[in-house]
Amino acid sequence: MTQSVNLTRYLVEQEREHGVITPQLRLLVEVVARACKRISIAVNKGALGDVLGSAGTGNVQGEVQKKLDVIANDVLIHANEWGGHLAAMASEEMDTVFPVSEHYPRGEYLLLFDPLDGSSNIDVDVTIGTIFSVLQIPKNTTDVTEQHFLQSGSKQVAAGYCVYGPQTQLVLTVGHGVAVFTLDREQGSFVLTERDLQIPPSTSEFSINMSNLRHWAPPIKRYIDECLQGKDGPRGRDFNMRWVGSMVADVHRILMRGGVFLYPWDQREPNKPGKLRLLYEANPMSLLVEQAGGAATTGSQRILDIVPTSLHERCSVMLGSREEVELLQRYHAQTV
Ligand SMILES: O=P(O)(O)OC[C@H]1O[C@](O)(COP(=O)(O)O)[C@@H](O)[C@@H]1O
Ligand SMILES: [Mg+2]
Ligand SMILES: [Mg+2]
Repeated sequence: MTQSVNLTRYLVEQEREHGVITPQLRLLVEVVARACKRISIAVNKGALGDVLGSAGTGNVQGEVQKKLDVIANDVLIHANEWGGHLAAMASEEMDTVFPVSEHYPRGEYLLLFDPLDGSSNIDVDVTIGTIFSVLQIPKNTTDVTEQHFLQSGSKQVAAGYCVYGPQTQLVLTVGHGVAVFTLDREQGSFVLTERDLQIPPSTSEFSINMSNLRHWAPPIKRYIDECLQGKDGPRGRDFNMRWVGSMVADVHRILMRGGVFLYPWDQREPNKPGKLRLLYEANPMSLLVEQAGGAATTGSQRILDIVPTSLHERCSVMLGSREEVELLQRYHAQTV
């Protein structure tokens, strides 16, 4: 199914139908999409473009940066630092916020991103992606600080990701459902291929890194154990498992055919609430999942309600098909 509606036309339609998009926000989303196209080209070149392997540097989270982490970050920064629609940016790969230069006109939006999600899969040619989130601040705010970014996920005015797999797809919400665009490489444009994505409410497929089993909290152990018992256990049906190891690919599968994704708190780092980052991983994915009729929780709280206290804050993540997420919430409620 390919309708000839491109990203710009879709955004103009959303502007007309719902009035939720300003021309600046439309431009911003278009610039992010253009940057993703460039990243997609770099990803496709692989060894021929000298983009594989380690950059020899580390980020604020103490992770080794891959060359593509740095390249994707630079592409997003350079594409967005001019144009008048942004006030500042924040990224997994940058310690602090990046205010748009005072030499350029400043806008009222904040852009947050995980430039390259699934870094451990880059060198093995497995699906990776870019995740982004857009927040708003009052017009003409001077001295944008980290504090301006510390808004709950429910305040996002747009969120999405671009997945670099067998196809390059852009999945976007501007607050009225979720749309999927596929990159037409001949035309060089993102073409709308699914208008109102819906996650099936029930599923028999879960997604978790099973190697962490011994570190999980009791509600997660119980949930997964019951799934593994299949037809013979309390769930009364068999479950399948998938774990790509790129959140963007695992969540994409769940948006396309249902499922539940879990990266919960575990005992390896007991003082951290989880592995995944709230502002540029959990929040944009949670908004997409909710807009597609699914749910997203930490186990005890709706992710989109968390009020962040720092830029690189982490959180526990359980999201996807509504019935499974609700069951996980019930199991967590029973242990408190
Ligand atoms: O290797 P693990 O512990 O299973 O973690 C996998 C998770 O880590 C991540 O790769 C973290 O993202 P980055 O690659 O952006 O750091 C997620 O995409 C993925 O779900
Ligand atoms: Mg990531
Ligand atoms: Mg990353």
